[in-house]
Amino acid sequence: MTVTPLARVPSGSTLKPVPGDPGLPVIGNTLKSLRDPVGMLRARYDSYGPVSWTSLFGLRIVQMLGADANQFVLMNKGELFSNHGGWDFFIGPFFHRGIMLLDFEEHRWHRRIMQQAFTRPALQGYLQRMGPRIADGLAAWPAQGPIQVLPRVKQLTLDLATDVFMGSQLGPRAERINRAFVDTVRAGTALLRFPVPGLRWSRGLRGRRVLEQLFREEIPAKRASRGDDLFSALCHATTEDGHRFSDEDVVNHMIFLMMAAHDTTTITLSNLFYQLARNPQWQERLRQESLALNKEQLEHDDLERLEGITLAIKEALRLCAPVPSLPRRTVRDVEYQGHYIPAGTFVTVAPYFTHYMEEYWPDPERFDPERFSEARREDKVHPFAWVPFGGGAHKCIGLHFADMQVKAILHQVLLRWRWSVPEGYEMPVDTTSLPVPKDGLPVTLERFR
Ligand code: HEM
Repeated sequence: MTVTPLARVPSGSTLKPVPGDPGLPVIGNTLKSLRDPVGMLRARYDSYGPVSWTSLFGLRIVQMLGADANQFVLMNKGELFSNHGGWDFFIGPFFHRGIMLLDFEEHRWHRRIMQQAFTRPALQGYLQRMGPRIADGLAAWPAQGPIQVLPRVKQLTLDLATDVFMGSQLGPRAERINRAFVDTVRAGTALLRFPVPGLRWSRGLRGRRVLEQLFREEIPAKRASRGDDLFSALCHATTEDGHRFSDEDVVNHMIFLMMAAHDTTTITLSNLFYQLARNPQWQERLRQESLALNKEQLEHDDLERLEGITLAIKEALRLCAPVPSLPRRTVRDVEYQGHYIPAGTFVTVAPYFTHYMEEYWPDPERFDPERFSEARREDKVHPFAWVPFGGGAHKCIGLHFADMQVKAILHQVLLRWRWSVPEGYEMPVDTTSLPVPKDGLPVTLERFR
């Protein structure tokens, strides 16, 4: 492999160019990175160190690896990196003007308004709505026998999202809307990035149109009355200085929020099912904790009491970061660890990879929730070693919502079933978009009450 500098360093500068290589002609390292992102990044880290470039999706991308790089990029001192410039290439046509794709002052303006939908009282209201819906959803699961976790959990989180976010049941529209969400998310990693009927990109665009229509039709009713769902909250959210969202803003934010909430929690729950099936002693520990609460539906104050679940969720998020990599684009020339990265360059930081770095995590492949316990706190090794929710100005606004939803579902599942996978089963992960079990995660349920 010939090492090629990313760009010529300005004359007189003492900086070094970013080393790297383009990979294969035309496709670069795209397929390698989709098939085995951690393995590919490990190989590059070993060859080039924390900063290198390669060709992915037809772009030259600088991969900035490790906790220091996460901190540097995510904290974004001096506004060197644009979120819009990074994400727009991947998901812009499907999620344009979503808050994650806005930058700097405009982003802060939108975030201040959106924050009104995530206050503690708002979260308490969402949790109250969720409890009975979870019970309804789980009532449709078989008492025992085999199930595929991924489609079941996806259905449940989508039903919850439509109820808690939209304040309505989708009824017969559910299938079409679910398809639209799946298509918009998968389109982001399409290899052919223009509309060819039947392929990912064009299905994503069609999905976007379906969602726009769905939300647009509902806005007048939401503006006219005040419900306790998130859609209503966005329609009525007003900052102290009187700023509010336009109808277009509400549509864009709803589409982005539904996607951001639904897929990420589905992935987290699937991984918890998997890890708890392989580690039955942990499953039992969490069940005892849930039984001790002596109630089916969680209230907000219960969330902190579920210590074991809290540890297990953190560990599941470490082992499988639902958003594996965060793209940005430099808005001016950047200097990092003596390297020169010119303005206009795509860069990524990679939570998925950081979470497996032996430099931070002893025995990183092992499911070991106690590593987050007060006695050990391995995550304290670096403030940006554990970054499933990102960091800085764009840090996940829904992290408490996610924690609440995952706990509320897992708690009710633990109260009803034990579940298992065959001895030696290892879940194959499809990493061609957000990471999901390739086989849907087959487990066997056993109802015990
Ligand atoms: C386990 C579940 C979740 C994970 C792992 C997760 C992860 C992330 C990450 C890594 C980012 C930062 C992206 C970046 O910096 O480029 C992010 C942003 C965001 N997340 Fe989440 N998320 C989760 C759940 C949720 C939920 C439940 C919601 C909404 C209810 C949500 C809403 C958002 C929003 C709106 C942003 C953009 C924030 C901004 O740009 O200011 N997320 N999320």
